[in-house]
Amino acid sequence: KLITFHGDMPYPSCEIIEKLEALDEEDVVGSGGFGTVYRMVMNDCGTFAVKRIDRSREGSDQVFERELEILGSIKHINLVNLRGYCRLPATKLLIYDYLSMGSLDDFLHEHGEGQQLLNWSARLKIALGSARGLAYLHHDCCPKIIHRDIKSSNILLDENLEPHVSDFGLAKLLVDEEAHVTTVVAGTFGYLAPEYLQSGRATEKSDVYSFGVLLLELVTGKRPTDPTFVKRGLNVVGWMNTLLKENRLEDVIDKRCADADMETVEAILEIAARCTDANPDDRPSMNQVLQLLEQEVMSPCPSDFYESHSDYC
Ligand SMILES: Nc1ncnc2c1ncn2[C@@H]1O[C@H](COP(=O)(O)OP(=O)(O)OP(=O)(O)O)[C@@H](O)[C@H]1O
Repeated sequence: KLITFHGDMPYPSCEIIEKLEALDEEDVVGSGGFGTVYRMVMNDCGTFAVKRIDRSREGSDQVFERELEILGSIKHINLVNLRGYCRLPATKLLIYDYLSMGSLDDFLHEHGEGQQLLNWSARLKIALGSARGLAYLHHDCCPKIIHRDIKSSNILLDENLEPHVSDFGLAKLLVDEEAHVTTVVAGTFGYLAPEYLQSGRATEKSDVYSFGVLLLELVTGKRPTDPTFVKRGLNVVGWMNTLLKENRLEDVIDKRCADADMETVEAILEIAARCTDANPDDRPSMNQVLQLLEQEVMSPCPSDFYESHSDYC
């Protein structure tokens, strides 16, 4: 079978194949470690993201398809929905729901004209939703899924700024363990837990570390490879600790977050510090992280949060 779908796909296969075949340079929305992502618009304007896998692990198509079956069966509001996949002789295409606002990385770091800024309440909503998606992968999926590559370009946003974690399960599926160590070190340095860097072995706790780095990115607005601290031989965790020791909380917070209140900022920094503990055993589980975020961040004023989250400009 050329195309396989998980659940409902309200388009005939012939229309999908026609659209897939017509994809070209103009439709490219981005590219990453595994291949190129295209925007595919159907006749009724329904839109999907198609990831063309350029690199893939040697292995049987059967194993690949079985794993994709599992990934496609995982449905959660905070995870990017894999609709189906298409196997062609030279390439594999994964079909995902299209997230119209692009990635968190773009929002935080691309300052192009018309780029909206994310205020503090929007960032809290993104932290919380991303934690929900990840906790679901760790604790509610069977077999559990370790993401392995949590970073801001893998958090995609919809028009309500609800976050959807993308690329889960792909690192394991597409890259063999040995090659993966070099890939991740080259590709996403800054998010990786020290023990993962050393051993190349990903665990739930290495995901928790990366999530902690993501929280710091939301607070500071800086990439984990920002020259401010890399030049001084520090990573984002070390840099933040230095500033906090000097009581310079205001230098930690992204200046673009005028609505940030110290209480929630401190609570988020505390959670991030626990997630990025050097000892993986001392890091909380994703379910605990989620609980902490819900209790400490949401409880002071949950109604305000919900009312204000949409005015992020
Ligand atoms: N479902 C989607 N909807 C909308 N845009 C998407 C979707 N998936 C990916 N993109 C866009 O394509 C870009 C590239 O995605 P891709 O997952 O290939 O690479 P990456 O996440 O940047 O890097 P890596 O492959 O190392 O994880 C993303 O940054 C995003 O802007």
